[in-house]
Amino acid sequence: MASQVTFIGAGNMASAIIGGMIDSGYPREAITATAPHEEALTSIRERLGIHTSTDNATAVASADVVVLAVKPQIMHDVCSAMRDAVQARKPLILSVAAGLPAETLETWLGGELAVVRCMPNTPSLVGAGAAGLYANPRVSEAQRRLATELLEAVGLVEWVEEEALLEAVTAVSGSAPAYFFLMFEAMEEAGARLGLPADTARRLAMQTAFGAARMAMASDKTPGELKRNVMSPGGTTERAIEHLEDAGLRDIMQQAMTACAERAREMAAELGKR
Ligand SMILES: NC(=O)C1=CN([C@@H]2O[C@H](COP(=O)(O)OP(=O)(O)OC[C@H]3O[C@@H](n4cnc5c(N)ncnc54)[C@H](O)[C@@H]3O)[C@@H](O)[C@H]2O)C=CC1
Ligand SMILES: O=C(O)[C@@H]1CCC=N1
Repeated sequence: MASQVTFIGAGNMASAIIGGMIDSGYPREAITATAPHEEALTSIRERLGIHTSTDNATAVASADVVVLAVKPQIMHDVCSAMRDAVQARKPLILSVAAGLPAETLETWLGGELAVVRCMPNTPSLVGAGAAGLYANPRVSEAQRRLATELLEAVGLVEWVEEEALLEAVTAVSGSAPAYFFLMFEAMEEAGARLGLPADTARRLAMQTAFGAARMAMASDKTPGELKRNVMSPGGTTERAIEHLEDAGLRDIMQQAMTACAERAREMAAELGKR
């Protein structure tokens, strides 16, 4: 029988994961999502055919997995209020909240719990997410497999063996969709200055990014080799790449991603203080 999975929170991240689970054949009757008010649940219940509840404690009473999918800032209060119900059942806790350490969540929920912490990203909404996962020492092999199954329903899963590495995952994939969206904005503006209608430039840029990612994922060649294959000697790409390298693109990425990981560390310290 499928494990009973209760999502605390029914927003963007929860709906993305639930949608992916259902698409990949997970039984809807084994899924429950909660929110404080019925209005936030009507749409997800009608659209996805899952159980819903406005009572977190009752919803975790029969859960094998509790997915924490509320905003980090309210997590302390949400965990405190369902602590007794969680302790009575001891389900696997799977948190998608940015910044909150596994040990903090475990403490807020009363201690001695198997906790998987996940750093997902928004392309999960279209089944193309990339998530880093960390398991605390209480997580069993079967629970690891279950967490992998739930997150693989919306994309790629990579386990890290040290929790601090989730800060690097935040820099490489959690925050990274925004880097590419920035690149699309810049390419659209540049294409428009070169005379293309802006929406044409946008479509071409996005399709090119999609094609480059698909090609790189399907190829045995490294990104460097694929890049050189586009660069005809003395040609147009070589000129563009020279500009990007001379302008310090690699150094800029290094600095931006270091800043991102540092902010993830700061947030963990701030949010874990309660
Ligand atoms: N959206 C993103 O890009 C990413 C989000 N995350 C994490 O996912 C988590 C959820 O984020 P989103 O889904 O974007 O937020 P959201 O605002 O879309 O969803 C939050 C949900 O929590 C519900 N909620 C509020 N109080 C509640 C309570 N007391 N009990 C039960 N449910 C309650 C709300 O009704 C809403 O359904 C956050 O912790 C965030 O850090 C992580 C990585 C990326
Ligand atoms: O920007 C943030 O803090 C969150 C974490 C990863 C994506 N969004």
